[in-house]
Amino acid sequence: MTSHSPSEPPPAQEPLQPPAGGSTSAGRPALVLRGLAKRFGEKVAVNGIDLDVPAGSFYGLVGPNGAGKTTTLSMATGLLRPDYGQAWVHGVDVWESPLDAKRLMGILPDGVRLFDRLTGEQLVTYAGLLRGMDRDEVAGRVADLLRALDLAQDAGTLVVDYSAGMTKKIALASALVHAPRLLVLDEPFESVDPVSAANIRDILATYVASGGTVIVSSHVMDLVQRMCDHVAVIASGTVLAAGTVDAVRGGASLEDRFVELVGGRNTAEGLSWLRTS
Ligand SMILES: Nc1ncnc2c1ncn2[C@@H]1O[C@H](COP(=O)(O)OP(=O)(O)OP(=O)(O)O)[C@@H](O)[C@H]1O
Repeated sequence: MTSHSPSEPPPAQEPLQPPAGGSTSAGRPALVLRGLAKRFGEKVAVNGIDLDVPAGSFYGLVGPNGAGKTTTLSMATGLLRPDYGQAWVHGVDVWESPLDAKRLMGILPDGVRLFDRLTGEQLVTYAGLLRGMDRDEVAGRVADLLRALDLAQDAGTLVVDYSAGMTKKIALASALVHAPRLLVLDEPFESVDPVSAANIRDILATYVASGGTVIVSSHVMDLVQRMCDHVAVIASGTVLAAGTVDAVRGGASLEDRFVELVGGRNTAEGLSWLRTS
């Protein structure tokens, strides 16, 4: 973990070397972040983050509101250029070789802006074709994904008319259609009903069991504790703890450990005007 004073940007760095592991991507971590930093005006959103996500892991990213999770994931996936630091996906430098890196990834960004004048079926088909897939193969996978995510009846509905949860699911289908090696999902369960959430968890667990890697940000500690094998706790743009879920929680629940690490519990004092009796 690297940290810097929130008032100062981290020092300029020499380009870092990709992590060791031979010339092929075999055996390399799925994602490596070194010294990632981003500032918006005076606000330091991410303050020098190092992270190693093992290939084949189900990795949770947790932190309070405004901790820097979305900014970190955006920089890690080629959506937002870092001020400092580097990111490698299976050994490919995300900012030096963005097309190669993006080929390896499926991304569900936060606050997805989709081509919502397409139907759900058209949108996922478009995502597959954009990845260079064969039209027949795309058609088969789109049908499979819509069925698995309980969207088959709404395949012909415009995405603009989807509910928030349906929109999340169709964006997830678009991230999955090319069977990437690494899935980066920002809040995939937000607004999603419990049955769909269970279906998504099954899909992701099967994907990880077959060698894929998932990184998921979430505020639901119980879900992360049950679903993930690794976790990183981020606050104020730095990593407070990272490792296996069992090592990070150290015998406590992840939720208790999170509160202990992050702090910030407030009492209702000062809100006496809210009492109704
Ligand atoms: N485009 C932007 N312009 C200005 N400030 C930004 C921008 N994006 C993020 N920030 C700020 O950077 C900090 C980190 O935001 P970020 O969205 O990464 O946090 P987060 O951990 O994903 O939060 P949440 O859990 O609430 O989604 C916040 O203080 C936020 O206000």
